[in-house]
Amino acid sequence: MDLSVTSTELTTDAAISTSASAATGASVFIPAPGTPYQEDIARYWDREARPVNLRLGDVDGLYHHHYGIGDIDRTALGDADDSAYEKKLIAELHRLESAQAELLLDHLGPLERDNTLVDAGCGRGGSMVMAHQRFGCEVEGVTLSAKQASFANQRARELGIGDHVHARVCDMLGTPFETGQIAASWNNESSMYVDLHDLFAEHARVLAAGGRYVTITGCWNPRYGQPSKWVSQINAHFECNIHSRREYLRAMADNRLVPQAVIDLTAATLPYWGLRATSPLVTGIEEAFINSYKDGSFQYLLIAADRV
Ligand SMILES: C[S@@+](CC[C@H](N)C(=O)[O-])C[C@H]1O[C@@H](n2cnc3c(N)ncnc32)[C@H](O)[C@@H]1O
Ligand SMILES: CC(C)=CCC/C(C)=C/COP(=O)(O)OP(=O)(O)O
Ligand SMILES: [Mg+2]
Repeated sequence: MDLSVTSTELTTDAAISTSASAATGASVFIPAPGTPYQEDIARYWDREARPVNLRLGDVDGLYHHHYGIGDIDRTALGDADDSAYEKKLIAELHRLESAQAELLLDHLGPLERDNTLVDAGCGRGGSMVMAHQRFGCEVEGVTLSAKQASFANQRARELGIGDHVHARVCDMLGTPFETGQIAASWNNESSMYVDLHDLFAEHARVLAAGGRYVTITGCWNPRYGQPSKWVSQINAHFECNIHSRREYLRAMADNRLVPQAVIDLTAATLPYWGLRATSPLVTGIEEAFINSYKDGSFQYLLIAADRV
């Protein structure tokens, strides 16, 4: 796959990026061809249009491809017999997904307005918009999907922040960003598509010394022994490769990323899954998440690390 010709956004970048982004060095960047696996993943996200993602994003224009945390606000949901219940349910699921992104951002700061941030595996860009709105920083996102990059850039333009929030089609393992120029970077549910040593080597390269890396991810629990049947089902459903908690910590240690916080969000994400399982937007993967979180084979984790 030649990523340089699949993205109109990338072509546009090449023309304007010299003045726009010295930190990214994007003007001369031509991504290497992807692997066959990456072609499959690019196709997957190019075609994705699940109502559980689009209808939630429509609530306030922040489009996420991650899950939610926090307690359900039963008062906001109201009565299940109410004709407005479905709309309220969608708003509540969306609120929990945005709360997840807010927690990730809590661990990125403090940051200065002139900092540049990197969202590795940025999806439709919801977290990037939130990061810019909170910190005022430049936010650079990478995704394998040209559709997602276009969508994210279109949303940023509509919000009037297109000069500050920008997505491109690019492998997160080989980004165009200059070495040591990025103040903070993150993976929000996107690290299960790559080798963790390669991933953290790239984050460690682009991050400034003292910079911050944050991930929220689902990982299998070494205490369970091996990936459970539920974890295998999630892998098959999304064509991904969920890593163990041990692999995360080892690959970080090997790449100058020192954890400052490791937070088990498993209990915090279960209410989201319980509510989603009762909704008309179910996709069929709910049972695997709920059962694997409950049997201890799978964990929802935030890891915040310093680049030392
Ligand atoms: C589940 S979505 C998460 C999107 C986003 N982080 C969010 O929270 O909404 C996974 C994302 O990872 C991206 N991805 C997977 N492998 C990638 C790679 N090698 N390089 C760049 N992006 C990748 C996909 O294109 C997709 O945008
Ligand atoms: C925690 C783990 C293992 C995540 C795997 C990556 C993934 C597909 C996240 C959600 O995307 P989505 O929002 O497009 O999925 P869905 O359609 O199920 O909401
Ligand atoms: Mg979703």
